[in-house]
Amino acid sequence: MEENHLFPVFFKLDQLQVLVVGGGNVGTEKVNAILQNCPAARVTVVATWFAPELESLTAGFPNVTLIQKAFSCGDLFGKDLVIAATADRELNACIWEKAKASKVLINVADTPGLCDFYLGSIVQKGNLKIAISTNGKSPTIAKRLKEVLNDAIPDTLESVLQHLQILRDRLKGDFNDKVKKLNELTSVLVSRDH
Ligand SMILES: C[C@@]1(CC(=O)O)C2=NC(=C\c3[nH]c(c(CCC(=O)O)c3CC(=O)O)Cc3[nH]c(c(CC(=O)O)c3CCC(=O)O)/C=C3\N/C(=C\2)[C@@H](CCC(=O)O)[C@]3(C)CC(=O)O)/[C@H]1CCC(=O)O
Ligand SMILES: NC(=O)c1ccc[n+]([C@@H]2O[C@H](COP(=O)([O-])OP(=O)(O)OC[C@H]3O[C@@H](n4cnc5c(N)ncnc54)[C@H](O)[C@@H]3O)[C@@H](O)[C@H]2O)c1
Repeated sequence: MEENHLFPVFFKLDQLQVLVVGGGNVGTEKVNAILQNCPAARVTVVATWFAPELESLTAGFPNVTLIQKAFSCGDLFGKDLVIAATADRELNACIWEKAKASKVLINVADTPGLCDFYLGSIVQKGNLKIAISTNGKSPTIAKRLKEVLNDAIPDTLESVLQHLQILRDRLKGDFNDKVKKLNELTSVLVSRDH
């Protein structure tokens, strides 16, 4: 069976600088995905025009800056991640080249081969977050699985997480004892006889 070799990580986008080039449908979707996950994300969007939906979406976010101009190399300065979301493949490839030269990680929305990272479909329940990827095979299946997991995971899990954090903070002392205790306490989650 084919395997997915992507390595998932969870970025703290309030501590990083994100550049999105393109403010049309896809630029709007990507900025929306970022803000849904991290309302304090530091995002700059550079585009020759902006979809009205993007303007209204970002209106209440002082951490998001929209700059109406054509992309230029200098836009990459100080950025950690870039999403190229223009409808111009040649321009997207040119942004990719500049990003690689500047060692900035890049996602080119229309070209999986030029992506250093993919955006995932995200299940969110309080402190819990699950990222889903189909290895680029079918984002729609990723979206559907998100809906399935969202329904399957009980909202009460949040209070379990809160309690576990209190216990975890209380279980000071020997590290191995702490790990053993936490694993005992949570074994009910994987036991088949309840
Ligand atoms: C998960 C999600 C996250 C997000 O974007 O936030 C996401 N795409 C979503 C939706 C979606 N995107 C597209 C459709 C239309 C149906 C279709 O075309 O299949 C739908 C479905 C819909 O909207 O219903 C079109 C599309 N997408 C890509 C291409 C290029 C290509 O494949 O060549 C094209 C064709 C463009 C064209 O033809 O013009 C590529 C990528 N899309 C990815 C992520 C990455 C792989 C994720 C994975 O590993 O599964 C990857 C590789 C790169 C990236 O974008 O990061 C988000 C679900 C959000 C949610 O959960 O609600
Ligand atoms: N990965 C995904 O999830 C996904 C989904 C659908 C489409 N796509 C692809 O993403 C691309 C973008 O599609 P769209 O519907 O958002 O296009 P669009 O026409 O709605 O928007 C294009 C944006 O690019 C900007 N732009 C164009 N030239 C520019 C320049 N020189 N400098 C700065 N900005 C510039 C425009 O101002 C506009 O904001 C397409 O190639 C499409 O195939 C990807």
